[in-house]
Amino acid sequence: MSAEANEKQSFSSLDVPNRLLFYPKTVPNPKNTKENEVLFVMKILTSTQFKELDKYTIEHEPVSSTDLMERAAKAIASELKSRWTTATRFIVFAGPGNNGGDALAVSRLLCNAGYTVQTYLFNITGRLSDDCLNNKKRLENLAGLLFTEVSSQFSFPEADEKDVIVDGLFGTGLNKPLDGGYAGLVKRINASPAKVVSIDIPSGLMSEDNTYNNPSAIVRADLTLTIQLPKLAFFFGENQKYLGEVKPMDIGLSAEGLAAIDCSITVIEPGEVKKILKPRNPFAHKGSMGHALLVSGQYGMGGATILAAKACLRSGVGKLTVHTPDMNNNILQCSVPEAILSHDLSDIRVSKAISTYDYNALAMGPGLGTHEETAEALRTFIRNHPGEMVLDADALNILGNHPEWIPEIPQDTILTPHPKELENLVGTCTDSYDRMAKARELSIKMQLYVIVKGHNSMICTPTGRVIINPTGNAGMATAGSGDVLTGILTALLARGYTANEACQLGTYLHGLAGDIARERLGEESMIASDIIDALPEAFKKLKE
Ligand SMILES: NC(=O)C1=CN([C@@H]2O[C@H](COP(=O)(O)OP(=O)(O)OC[C@H]3O[C@@H](n4cnc5c(N)ncnc54)[C@H](OP(=O)(O)O)[C@@H]3O)[C@@H](O)[C@H]2O)[C@H](O)CC1
Ligand SMILES: [K+]
Repeated sequence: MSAEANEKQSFSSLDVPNRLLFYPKTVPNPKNTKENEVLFVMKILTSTQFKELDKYTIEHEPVSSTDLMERAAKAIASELKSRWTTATRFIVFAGPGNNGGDALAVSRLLCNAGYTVQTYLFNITGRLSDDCLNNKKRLENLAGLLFTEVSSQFSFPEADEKDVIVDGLFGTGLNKPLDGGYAGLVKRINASPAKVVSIDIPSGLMSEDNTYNNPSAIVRADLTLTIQLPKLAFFFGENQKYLGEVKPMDIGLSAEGLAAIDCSITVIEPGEVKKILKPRNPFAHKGSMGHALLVSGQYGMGGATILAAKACLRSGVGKLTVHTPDMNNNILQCSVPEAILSHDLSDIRVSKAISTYDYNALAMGPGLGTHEETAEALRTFIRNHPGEMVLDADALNILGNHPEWIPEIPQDTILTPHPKELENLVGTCTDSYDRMAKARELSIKMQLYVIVKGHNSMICTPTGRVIINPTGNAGMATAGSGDVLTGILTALLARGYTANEACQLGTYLHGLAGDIARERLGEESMIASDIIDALPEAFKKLKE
């Protein structure tokens, strides 16, 4: 094999981008306008919604379901051909449904293109979907194809690292964890030295909820060629090991049909978030750009206050007052001279609430501590401030200790828990899906915004929507990163953005600044202050 071919083959984990590729770049659909493309990257569909969109496309384009499958197969085969030369042997495993139908059509296209293809169709129950059956028929008499239909006995083919396994066993139609022979087959696939490419979704992985799945019965792909849009499960950290590189295949599902689907889960799209950012009025003065109040810091935690305060000021707030224990005076005056200080009566902790009447937004939590005196002060603040509010870190831990106070939180308040803080509020969570479900329930019940922080932070809104943030990176998993987000959100609320706008814009900017910091310094060395330093560029980038 030529050196070039070898290069095509080696997409080690190092080549795997740690962000999902949302834009179907290599297989452009001529029908897609720019506008459609924006729509295509925003919505996360459930399996049922995929079926609806499939049906809508078939009826309205119109196109036969076999031709739609052919379109999917062509996109997949062309991606495979671009990565591997005809010297490669493909071993294709096809299941009984349409995922299997895709795999059989891919087998045919690869075989016609001169590849060596060895295909196994698993027809254990004797029932194949119509399009799977159609494609099985189209394989008959195909010269050069090694085809086996498995009904009971099967021996796993010899495979080496030069071979490519195409996993078309199950896609979005999987309705329970794989077991028996299928679980055994998955184990063999995962133990094989061959590269593994999954069609649509690694077989065994549910599109959404994998809480009760069996990890050993899920294919671990090197590359997932997903039909049209990434599935919800792709956004969860614990599923990354199954996915490998993810590349969406544009098969031209109806943009109109997609627009009509009411989708409760979406991904923030740069073009959309840009629209939220309001131009600064040329006649603005500090009094018109909002006055924020940050209640923060106990003895030994002044740094959190500094980070939140700086991020708030770097996010365009007119004025910022920091209510903090007296002992924070010198350090804050020196490190954030732009902030006005309000001294608590206590030297070491926030002990009493002050009037919040003059402030457009209130933030509480960073470095606050959970002392009972502070907890009582927090409760008074919450009761007396009916308006815009951000609760983070220890404010959330206090609420976890006093769940009976949660109903007193004003509607539309933004809570920004990391997974542990969320668990203090909603109980133990088994995985990301469970976290999302429980945070969503809390948002609806208490009419709050809950931002579950992490890789792909999730914004849960009072109406039950979940908005996934695509920016950010593992370098942001560092102390103080959350304090920065609190500062950004508080500034945006004080400036007059709604809680919904602030959540989307703030989370996106926070991640974008993190991505800029990573570019400058690398994931390992970047710290929270670097995210603040990158905020001006993040704002500029968003305005471009
Ligand atoms: N999205 C689109 O518009 C397109 C998608 N395509 C491809 O189609 C699949 C989805 O196809 P579907 O037929 O709905 O489902 P699957 O192929 O994933 O699987 C259905 C069969 O699997 C059986 N099943 C389900 N779970 C199990 C299990 N745990 N063990 C064994 N068998 C299981 C199921 O049998 P039931 O009797 O339980 O119903 C079905 O036989 C999508 O992923 C894409 O790849 C189109 O090709 C293009 C358009
Ligand atoms: K699959």
